[in-house]
Amino acid sequence: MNIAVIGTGYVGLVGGTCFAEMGNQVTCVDIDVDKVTTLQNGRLTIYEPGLEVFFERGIRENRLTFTTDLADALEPADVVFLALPTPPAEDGSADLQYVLGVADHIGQLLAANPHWGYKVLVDKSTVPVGTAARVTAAVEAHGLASGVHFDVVSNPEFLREGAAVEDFMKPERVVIGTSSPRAAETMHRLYQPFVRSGNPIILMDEASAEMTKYAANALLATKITFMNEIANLCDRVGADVDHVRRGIGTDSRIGPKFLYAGIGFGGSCFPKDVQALHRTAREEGYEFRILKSVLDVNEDQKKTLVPPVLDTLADARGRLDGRRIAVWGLAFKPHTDDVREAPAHVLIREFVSRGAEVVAFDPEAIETTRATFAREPLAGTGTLRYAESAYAAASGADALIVATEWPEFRRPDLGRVRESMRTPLVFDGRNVFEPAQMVEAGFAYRSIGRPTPEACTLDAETSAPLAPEALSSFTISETGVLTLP
Ligand SMILES: NC(=O)c1ccc[n+]([C@@H]2O[C@H](COP(=O)([O-])OP(=O)(O)OC[C@H]3O[C@@H](n4cnc5c(N)ncnc54)[C@H](O)[C@@H]3O)[C@@H](O)[C@H]2O)c1
Ligand SMILES: O=c1ccn([C@@H]2O[C@H](COP(=O)(O)OP(=O)(O)O[C@H]3O[C@H](CO)[C@@H](O)[C@H](O)[C@H]3O)[C@@H](O)[C@H]2O)c(=O)[nH]1
Repeated sequence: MNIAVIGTGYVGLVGGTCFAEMGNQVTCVDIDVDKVTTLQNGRLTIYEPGLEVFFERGIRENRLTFTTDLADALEPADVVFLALPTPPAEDGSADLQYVLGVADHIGQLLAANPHWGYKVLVDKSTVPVGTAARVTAAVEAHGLASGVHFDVVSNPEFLREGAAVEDFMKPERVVIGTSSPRAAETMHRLYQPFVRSGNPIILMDEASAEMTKYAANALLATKITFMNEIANLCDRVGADVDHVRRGIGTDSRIGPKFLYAGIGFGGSCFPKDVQALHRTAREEGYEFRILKSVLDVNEDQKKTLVPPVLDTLADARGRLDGRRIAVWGLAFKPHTDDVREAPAHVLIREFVSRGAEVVAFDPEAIETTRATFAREPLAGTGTLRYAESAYAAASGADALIVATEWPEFRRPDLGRVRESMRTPLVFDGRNVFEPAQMVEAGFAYRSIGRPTPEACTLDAETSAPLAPEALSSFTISETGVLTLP
């Protein structure tokens, strides 16, 4: 099949590359000239595991091309994917300017070229209920000549960043929203090779498909948030959220996934999609109360490590001047360079505003972080610099924060980390370490929703870990605040 993908970001580039890998002829379109030039030169613009091999093969075998010219891609296409941004507008609703702008342009081109034949236009972006109808109206507004046939389909995307290629190549399900049998048949043919393992292609109307995407993300965000609140309570009552997770995750009605407590969800999807669904409900006169709570709790959760850090390191005015804080992890999750809504950034802003010297390391997301803070500068008297390795970031630090659970952070040489730190204080926002192991290794340790056993204390003079026989219990107050003696 001949496919055009409009918008060559995380979804468009992964989707286009994977469609090409499956033998389709794909043209990816973007208005960002630098991005298109980079891709035309055979270089990827995002980091996504497994993408490079398919990308290089697609280009080498001439099944994958890139252009800034929409007409070039549209003319031969049987199926046209709109993989455009839908960022939050000021009121939280999804901003449809990119989607409707491109629909309008497609309408112009189809009206001027009725001989281009039947097209299936696919909303791949996450868009509110009613958008398929609005895209149809935007295309038809150009008074299409008779003989121009098109259908608009809602085909939401469920891929996760960091596992995007795997998710796209073997989706657990494909949702197709259309009332046109002809479009349904085309979409079915296109996706059949991706669901050979027997996973379903689920056909429904456009509105239900649009709602399915928001419902999925909102439920997942709610599940995480629920566990974060359970963790916050575990901290207060002395229970261990990891045990609770295993205890409930084995109930098949609950399932083991998405039950990991931490410093909140980030990314380009959950925050904006929960907000947009909340907004849609409000526009319909319905107050979707759970969603409001999810958003509020998540904002607080991103800062859950701030009070314990301040309690241990700040002066009486809450200042962190002269303190060095290492941050491991900048991406909103592992295996991606995406830093949109990353909890690490919230913490960095907070520490820098209080005068700290922050030293950060991430295996993939330093450049994207640099770009973000260049666009939206940090405020305050502190500083941020980037280290070349996790060890270099920790060296000389008064505290280490783990903000993203990259595999390489899970099994470092703990002795080396401890020796190099000024004070061996670890705040683990993703529960990557075993509390007992950290204590044994001589760290003062705090994680999310898990009690720290026999905690380590520091020698007031030298800041060195005390000998095991001198260890006295490290104080964690009722509110979960950790204090050095
Ligand atoms: N990122 C994800 O994991 C993910 C997963 C599922 C669904 N989605 C949804 O998919 C959509 C796209 O998300 P993304 O993360 O790929 O966005 P992105 O910001 O990474 O990419 C969007 C691309 O569209 C391009 N663009 C903007 N206007 C254009 C125009 N007029 N013509 C051509 N190109 C244009 C931009 O230059 C950019 O390259 C959003 O609605 C998002 O909610 C994202
Ligand atoms: O148990 C968990 C699972 C995830 N997270 C956090 O949740 C966020 C989102 O993670 P994930 O869902 O894995 O990544 P995304 O790439 O944002 O993917 C989500 O958003 C995409 C865009 O809509 C959808 O396509 C995916 O199905 C949906 O999982 C990240 O900050 C994670 O750290 C947790 O805190 N605990």
